[in-house]
Amino acid sequence: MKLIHLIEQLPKSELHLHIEGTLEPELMWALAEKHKVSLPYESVEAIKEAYQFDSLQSFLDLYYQGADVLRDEDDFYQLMRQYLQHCKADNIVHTEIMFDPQTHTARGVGFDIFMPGFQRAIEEARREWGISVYLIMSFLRHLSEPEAIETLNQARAYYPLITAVGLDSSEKGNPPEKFIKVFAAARALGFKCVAHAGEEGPADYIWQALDLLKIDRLDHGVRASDDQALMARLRDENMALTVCPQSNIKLCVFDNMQHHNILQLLEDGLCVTVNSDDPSYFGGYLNDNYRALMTHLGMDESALVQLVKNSFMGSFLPAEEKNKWLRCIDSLLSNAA
Ligand SMILES: Nc1ncnc2[nH]cnc12
Ligand SMILES: [Zn+2]
Repeated sequence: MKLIHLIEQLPKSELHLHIEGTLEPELMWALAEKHKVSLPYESVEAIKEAYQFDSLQSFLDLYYQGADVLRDEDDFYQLMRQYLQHCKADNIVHTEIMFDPQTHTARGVGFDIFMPGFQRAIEEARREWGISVYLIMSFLRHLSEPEAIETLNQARAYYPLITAVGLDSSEKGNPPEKFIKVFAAARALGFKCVAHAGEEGPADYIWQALDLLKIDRLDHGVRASDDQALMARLRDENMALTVCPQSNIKLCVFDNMQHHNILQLLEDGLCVTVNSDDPSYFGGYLNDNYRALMTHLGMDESALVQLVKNSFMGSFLPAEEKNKWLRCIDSLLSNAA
């Protein structure tokens, strides 16, 4: 089978996706009209044209502003429903989705509004399409640790719906060590832990995420290649990295896709995965990211298969589910041969 078809046909898992980053300009526009929110754009086209970034912060400023149109339960339902429709289209059978409670609670939109909206769309996707979904509650690192602790407490009624906690937003100047207590508390409650580190920030932040936050998975982590001792540690621990190629180009982490280090990290033996991060803002959902690696980095079939298998191995699915999908991939490949 041709590589381009294999990308589409393989069952895949996505492990790094911010639900607020799937807000398409059309939905943003419609919700702004619905709630009489004034947007600093004249049209849907103008929103799309504004998506030019030179750093993580230049993106985050627009991303938080865009999220302001999300006001009621049905808005969060629609947001989640649209992303899960993309999952169906891209043959994503399992996804672990981050959400940023503080982006909403700061505006008076509480857990009792967004969680039921997410939950309704998730249940539908499970029933209609058999997609499994885990949720990752992310703390905003530009805010304080007491605010993260308050968020963890506010979420209490929804703990059964949440698998992991995460750490995102402005990385530089907000090191993982700022959040030791809240991650320890989350771990004691039984949550898995992930954190963005080594996206724009230095390799030292990855060490901190491993040693101080005791993460189970690393979001981005591309700066690990600056530090050979760290590379060995990640390899030895079989730590999964959720790399987001198109995001890294849009946010100028690499100058262009030809210079991205994802396939080098894979060749160096790390458990690398491919993800879309904020697809509405970065111009591509999951399969677009795989296609970019094929077109610009010469990804071959064996790299593709390893990346897709890693997406299950690095997930928080139980071992029997992971094995089921790995067998499914092998049988699809042997039938295609
Ligand atoms: N790429 C990214 N890095 C940090 N925080 C984010 N929030 C949404 N996308 C993010
Ligand atoms: Zn991210």
